[in-house]
Amino acid sequence: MAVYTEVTDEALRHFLASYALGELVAFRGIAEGVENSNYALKTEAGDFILTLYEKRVDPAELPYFLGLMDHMAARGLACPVPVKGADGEALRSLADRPAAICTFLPGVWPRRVRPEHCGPLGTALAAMHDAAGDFSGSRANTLGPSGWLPLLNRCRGGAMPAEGVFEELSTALHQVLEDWPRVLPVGQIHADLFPDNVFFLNDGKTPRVSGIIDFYFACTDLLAYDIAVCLNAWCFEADFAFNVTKARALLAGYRARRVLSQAEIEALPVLCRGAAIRFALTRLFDWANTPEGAMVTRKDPMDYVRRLRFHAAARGPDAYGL
Ligand SMILES: Nc1ncnc2c1ncn2[C@@H]1O[C@H](COP(=O)(O)OP(=O)(O)O)[C@@H](O)[C@H]1O
Ligand SMILES: N[C@@H](CCOP(=O)(O)O)C(=O)O
Repeated sequence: MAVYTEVTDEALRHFLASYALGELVAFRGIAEGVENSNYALKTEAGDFILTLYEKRVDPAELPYFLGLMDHMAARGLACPVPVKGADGEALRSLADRPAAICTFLPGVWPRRVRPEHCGPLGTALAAMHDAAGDFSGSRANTLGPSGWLPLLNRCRGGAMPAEGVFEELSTALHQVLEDWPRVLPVGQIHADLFPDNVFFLNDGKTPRVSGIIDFYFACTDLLAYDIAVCLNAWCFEADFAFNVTKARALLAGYRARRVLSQAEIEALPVLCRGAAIRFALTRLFDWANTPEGAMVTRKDPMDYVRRLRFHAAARGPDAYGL
């Protein structure tokens, strides 16, 4: 459930007066998502998404996120476009929260990932890296390697989903930090490109990507780290077996659009270990810190600890089908 902040009809009509979107036709809260409050909005001008940014988003970073989407959309990427009001501003305030309206993207995210999704996903990721290539903004990855040890330490002594998890993550993390690559191509990355953030249209033989959403973890970091996030989120089965067919398709799709350097290829195993640790850690933190009765369903950190075990056993990039 992700409607943390209720918006009254009256407040919304007043808010919409700043835009040239015509009259409000309908609006409803969207149950999916975890970070922000999202509403589907219909006005005389069409369909939109209204987002109210909640406590985990730093308002000072919103111009980066909105600017990045604007920039990539102008270069042909299918991502939400922030809608500007009559004053030229996309970011304003509603119900005491920073708020913005973005264009609505068609399609549905895959509830069950098939290998046929993974090729188009890889190509869309490379297209995103390309479209953001000349973006002038930058944002440090607060959930990147330098943030992992402090986050692990904040989990110390908290509720754990299984015995020995803290120690396992701690050992793996120290090794990852030692092995982390220093010089690889850097750019704007999505950093959370999970299946629920990629929409597909299934109108032909193969699914095609109709949109990428949720850029609120986007940051400036290693491009290949984004691939590692996708290998984690898209290429494991429900029993945590790694599906190398999906990985091969993802990597081939990516390489059809952007050249992966040898150094990036060689770094994939450590980048995958790092990405698995990153999601295990945020989930572990939420595991211990989500209050009883909260409207959000906690995600299981063990899903990513199990992925980490696969990556730790990988001998090299050929484990990923290369
Ligand atoms: N531009 C968009 N077009 C269509 N649907 C969207 C759009 N943005 C968000 N949504 C819908 O809202 C849901 C939650 O959005 P998301 O950005 O993932 O939220 P959160 O940041 O809170 O996790 C998505 O699963 C999707 O159903
Ligand atoms: N993808 C993360 C959680 C972030 O959720 P999102 O709805 O903002 O994509 C995870 O699975 O741990």
